[in-house]
This record gives sequence, structure tokens and C-alpha cells, in this order.
Amino acid sequence: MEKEKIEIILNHYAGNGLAQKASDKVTNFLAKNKIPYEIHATKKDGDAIRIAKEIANLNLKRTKLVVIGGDGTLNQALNGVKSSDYPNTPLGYIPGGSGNDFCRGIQLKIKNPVILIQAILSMKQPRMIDVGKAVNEMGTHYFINNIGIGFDASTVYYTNHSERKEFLNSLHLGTLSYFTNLLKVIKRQKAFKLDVDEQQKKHFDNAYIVVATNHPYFGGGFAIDPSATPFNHKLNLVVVKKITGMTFVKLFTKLLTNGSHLQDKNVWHIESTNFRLQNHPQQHGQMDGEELGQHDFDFDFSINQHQFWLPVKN
Ligand SMILES: Nc1ncnc2c1ncn2[C@@H]1O[C@H](COP(=O)(O)OP(=O)(O)OP(=O)(O)O)[C@@H](O)[C@H]1O
Repeated sequence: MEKEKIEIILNHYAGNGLAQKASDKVTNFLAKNKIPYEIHATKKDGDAIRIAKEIANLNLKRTKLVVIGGDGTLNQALNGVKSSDYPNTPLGYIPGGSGNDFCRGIQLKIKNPVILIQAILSMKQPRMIDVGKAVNEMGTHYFINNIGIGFDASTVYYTNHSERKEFLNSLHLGTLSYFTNLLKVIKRQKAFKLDVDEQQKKHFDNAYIVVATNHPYFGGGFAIDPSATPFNHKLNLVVVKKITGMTFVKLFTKLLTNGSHLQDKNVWHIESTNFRLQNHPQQHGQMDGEELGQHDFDFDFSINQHQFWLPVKN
């Protein structure tokens, strides 16, 4: 019988070389076992959207589409496929980013790329996993991890624009790079107004950290909402009010140690199938670690699903 072909979308830039290393291991394995494959390398930011859409539009049979990169690359591939004529095209994924929050969130146990590609090859049916959907005037965005407005998005912004990022990434200390920029953001991030429209309306005058999340993690392993799961067909929303000094340090310690920050009086938290968020004045936004720019966002959030070639249980 004709062998299945693997179409690989590779972001060799992700994880400061980790994705390239994972890809080398995978392609060596595929070549040795005479399994046909083709690499589609991203050459610039945003390429994974275009490539995934083009491949999905071919509606290829006996083919698996596999992404090798970080969360940002998987996010782009998901959005590419969802905007194609075959929006249900399943996606395989071999993590090679610096944060890899999605794999943490879905509790993917297999870390070795060769074992993972073997598991992907042996899957007969893809696995349905929740993804978030956010619609605004600019269009529809699907996300695998979270969309953040304010504090965490500013951290993403400063991390991406800091000279230390390259250096720390070269030491594979991406999380540390994110962490050191937290200090800069603590100094600069101001409180902002936020309206949440779920079953009832709720207004905040002093929102600070706002994260709509599909699973617990953001920023390379920080569990912003330990109760979130990507298998319950719900999205979680966490709003932390502006706090300073020792109150902030205490709350952050709770977040890092036992997740009890969710019970803190400065934290508001819901789990829902859909809600609307509007912020004012303009804030930084981030989606799966990718910058969304600075806006007065007005997002309609809902829960969605996608099929993944990923060997996970719930
Ligand atoms: N050839 C390229 N040159 C420069 N940037 C690229 C290239 N290909 C893709 N990119 C961009 O690289 C960025 C980072 O990708 P990605 O998020 O996958 O890796 P990461 O940041 O290392 O991982 P993670 O999000 O898991 O921490 C994305 O914004 C993507 O558009």
C-alpha cells in the first residue's frame, strides 16, 4: 500500500534552533524508513498562515500536515487551515519553541521528536482539542493558548523588543527572558478600564492582567488559571486588578507556588462558552505569544475545536 506522506511546516527560527534540531531528527527518521515527506520552511513572519492554507486547500489524501516550531507557528498554521476551503484539516505538531505552553496545556507526555512522529504516524483518527476563537473588526482569530490584554501582552512586547532576548534564548532561557521583562512591565503598566459581557455585565476601572485562556499556561509555564482545561469546551477568563508592592509580590508567589491566586480578592475568574471584552484606553494585546499591537480591543470570544494529530488523553 502507498505510504502516507508528511507535509512539514518548519519554522527553523523558533526556539532559537530547537525546531531545526527537532526537524533534523524527524526527517532523518522519515528518510531512513522511506516515508515520503516535504519541508515547507517559513521564510518570514506570518508565512505559516499562507503555507498551511495552501496545503489545506489541496485537500491531499494519505497525507498528514505536521508543524514544527513554537506556539506562534502552530497558531499561524491553525489560522491558515481554518481560513482554507477545508477548515477541518487536522494538524500534527512537534514542539520546538522556547515556551511550548500548548504542549504543557494538553499534557503531551512525549518529548522526543522521533517518538512523537512515530506516534503521529500510527494515529488512525485525529484528536479533537479545544481552541479559542476571538472575533473583532479586524477578523477572526483562533488561538491555542490564550489572548492577553495589558500586563502579559506588554511583557511579550518588551521581551520581543529587548536585546537580551536573543542572548537568553541562545542559552535556552526564554522563560527567564520573559521573567526579567516582567520587572520593566511592573514599573510601566497602568490600570485600564475593562467591560466584560457574559451572562451579566461587569465593569472594572482598574484591570491590570486580563487573560482569556484555553488551558492553564502562559509565558512559558506560568499557570495563570490552573483550573482551565482544553477538553471541557469552555474558555476561562482571569482578570487581575491593579495591585502594587507587597500585594503584587504575594499574589505572584501564590501563582508560582500553588495556584491559590484565583481565590484572592484582587482576582476575578470565570469559565464560559462565550463572552465579550472591551478595554479602554489602548493596551498591548498578545495571542499565543504573538503581538497583536496596541488597541482598544473589542473581542467576542467563544470556544471552538480543532482536530490534531497529537497522542493525548484528557
Ligand atoms: N524565517 C523566519 N524568520 C524570522 N521570523 C520567522 C521566520 N519564520 C517564522 N517566523 C516568526 O517566528 C516567530 C516565533 O515563532 P514561534 O512562536 O513558533 O517560536 P518561539 O517564540 O520560539 O516559541 P514559543 O511561542 O513556543 O515560545 C513567529 O512570529 C513567526 O512568524
